[in-house]
Amino acid sequence: MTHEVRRIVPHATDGVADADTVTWTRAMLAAFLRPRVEPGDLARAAADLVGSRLRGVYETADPAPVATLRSWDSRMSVPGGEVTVDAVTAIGVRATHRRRGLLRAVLVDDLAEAARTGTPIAALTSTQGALYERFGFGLASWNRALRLDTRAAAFRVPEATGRLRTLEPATLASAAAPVQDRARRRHPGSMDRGEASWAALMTGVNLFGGLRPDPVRHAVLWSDATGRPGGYVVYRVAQDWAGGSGEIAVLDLQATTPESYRELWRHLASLDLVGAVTWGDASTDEPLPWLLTDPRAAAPGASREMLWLRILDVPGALGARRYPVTEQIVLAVDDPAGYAAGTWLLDTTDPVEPRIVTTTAEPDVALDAPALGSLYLGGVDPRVLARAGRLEERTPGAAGRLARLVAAPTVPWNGIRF
Ligand SMILES: CC(=O)SCCNC(=O)CCNC(=O)[C@H](O)C(C)(C)COP(=O)(O)OP(=O)(O)OC[C@H]1O[C@@H](n2cnc3c(N)ncnc32)[C@H](O)[C@@H]1OP(=O)(O)O
Repeated sequence: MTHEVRRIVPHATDGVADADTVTWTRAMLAAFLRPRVEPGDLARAAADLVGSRLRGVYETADPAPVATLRSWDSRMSVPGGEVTVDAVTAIGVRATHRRRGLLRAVLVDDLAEAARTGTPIAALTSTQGALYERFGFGLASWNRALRLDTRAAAFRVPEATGRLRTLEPATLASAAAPVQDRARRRHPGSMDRGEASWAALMTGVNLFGGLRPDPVRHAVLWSDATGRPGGYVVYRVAQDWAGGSGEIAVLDLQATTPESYRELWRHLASLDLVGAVTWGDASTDEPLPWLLTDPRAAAPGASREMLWLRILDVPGALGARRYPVTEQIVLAVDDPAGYAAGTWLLDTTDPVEPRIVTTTAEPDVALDAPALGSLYLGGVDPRVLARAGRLEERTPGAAGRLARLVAAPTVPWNGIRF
């Protein structure tokens, strides 16, 4: 059977997606074992895909794809700035067609287009850990679960400051998006949220969730004494208080200042009828325990991998971020796909415009494309990669020099699964 990768540009009329997009969406959901959805609902929900790039692998006789991939351009914060990334998701292969190279076909096609159009990095989150390194992706950030025992939580600053206001689904995006845009600059790896993602955050309606509304979601905006919004939190009632003590699950919490962060947590800790607040996608360095008289009231849980990054254009990617020290270091990058391959001088003598050029000089460090993706946001120490044999120090001490160079002001964090 012959296969062909085809691209679909989704469009919608009166809120209903075109037939190709609906067929693509049905195939994608089946590959992820999602519940079947009523056709009218599916056609309306698929309209959210407008603006995305959809790819399908088609067998010539069948209108439904046997493999799917969705991507779009997203803005991702990096130390000292931000960069456009090719955000990749919804890679699914029909259960009857696995292990025949269809994931490879559809992803290779997407990466080639991203590189051709000058997008320097591709980013994804993965259902499985062993899939994407072979395509040049390196693990670059982790999230960590957090659980606050609200009955044990007393704040070191006892008095609340600022003002809280509840947000309705209709007002969430307009009130919270400017806050998220400022807050995400504080964390490398943090990504912007599209219109559909804001709506799904508040209603719970999303393709993967079977389009069922979640009526127990709430949102609160915090503003400072001057009325300037500084942070918001969206949460759901994970366990009703009828069981004795309720539990709240944070879905998103973004704060632009230490004060807004503290006051949002104070709000969560003060909710009546609630014994615990959990957050599955907190960062690995939440300040919460330091706000409390008893830090044990905030217990960290398991961490799990989040962002995988694939560098497609070395000068474009490394040139988009800033570096904390002046350095000149030569990196030999091995990349069988070719995108990042070469020997590169990274020269940060000019702190505003780092220079990244190919060179014939002897490398200080040799690494592969996934390792470069892992180092990019500053969340992985090159010395650890050297100890794992994943990075070779050709000049003594070079891994340490590289560690100081790629260090970021805060650990990478992206709270938005995609
Ligand atoms: C970014 C995201 O969307 S993550 C979501 C991934 N999708 C899912 O989990 C949905 C359910 N699973 C599936 O749809 C499929 O099994 C997929 C997408 C994971 C794999 O699709 P396939 O078409 O079978 O993969 P394909 O045959 O192209 O394999 C490509 C390579 O990955 C390897 N591979 C495929 N699946 C796995 C796996 N589960 N574990 C380890 N390696 C794997 C193959 O061996 C092959 O390696 P090679 O090229 O080095 O020899």
